[in-house]
Amino acid sequence: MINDESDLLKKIDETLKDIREKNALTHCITNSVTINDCANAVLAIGGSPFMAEDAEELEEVVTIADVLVINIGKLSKEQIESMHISSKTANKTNTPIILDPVGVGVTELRNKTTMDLINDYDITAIRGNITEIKAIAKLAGVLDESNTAKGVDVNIDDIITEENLKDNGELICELASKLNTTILASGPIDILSDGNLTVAIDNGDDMMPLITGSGCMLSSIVGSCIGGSNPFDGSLVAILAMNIAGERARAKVDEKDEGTGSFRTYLIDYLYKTDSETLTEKANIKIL
Ligand SMILES: Nc1ncnc2c1ncn2[C@@H]1O[C@H](COP(=O)(O)OP(=O)(O)O)[C@@H](O)[C@H]1O
Ligand SMILES: Cc1ncsc1CCOP(=O)(O)O
Ligand SMILES: [Mg+2]
Repeated sequence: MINDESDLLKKIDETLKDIREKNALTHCITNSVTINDCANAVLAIGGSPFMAEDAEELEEVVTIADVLVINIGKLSKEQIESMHISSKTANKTNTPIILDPVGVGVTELRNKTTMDLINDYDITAIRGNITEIKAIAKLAGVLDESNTAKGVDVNIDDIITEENLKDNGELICELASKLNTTILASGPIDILSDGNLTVAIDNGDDMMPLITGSGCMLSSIVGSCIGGSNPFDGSLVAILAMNIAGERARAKVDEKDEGTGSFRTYLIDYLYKTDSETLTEKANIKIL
């Protein structure tokens, strides 16, 4: 039973231990832009990445995997078919599915692919930037209007701030409840909800959106963390690990007068160095 923020902080140590012990085999069907970063992020947090998408091997892969991560960043007809084969098998084997709806709201193909996956399968968690989550809210009939994403990036009019936090929290909670899933909406402040408990996480660094793949990496480690624990606790540890790695990476690049290229490398370094003491100490979370 969670009464306040300290109850959530107390669970971090055990959840991280479970994640590392499980070393979840994290099957990713993802985009070729950030696929290598995702594999390294999964290894750094303590998972085991397995990128596979040819239809011929998918039933075997999903059967041995602990979790399936689907990222729609760079779709092809073959990849969409692979997403359906894998999701169908994952639901049969009770393997959790994490969906990163990259660029949903921007094209009809992304809208159709996202909503087909959501409507046809039990999706354990959805992780997207706030514009993508609002696009799904509109497609699911929870929101009347939504802004269009700037390609794969957030629309600046949607950015989560202290002022709109309550409204966004209510929307994400309602959407999670309607879709019977856990939702993690990201930005300067992130919101996590399973339809009952809704938490804002105010960590991270403004250099994170300046490298490609911070969202994709986050979704991949959400997969490994859920594969090693449960949807809410796993997602919370994943977002804290990612954002606190971002804070530490930024301090390092500033100290060394470096830029976004080094930041990308340090982000993986500090994901690898994730420890529960640092997460607990630096976590800035608020139950909404
Ligand atoms: N301005 C920001 N300040 C702090 N953290 C941020 C900022 N923008 C994004 N993040 C963090 O970067 C990661 C990726 O989020 P986001 O950029 O929203 O996803 P995407 O890359 O899918 O658009 C998340 O961990 C999020 O908390
Ligand atoms: C640039 C780009 N184009 C298609 S997928 C992709 C990567 C998106 O990564 P992220 O959402 O993590 O920034
Ligand atoms: Mg993204």
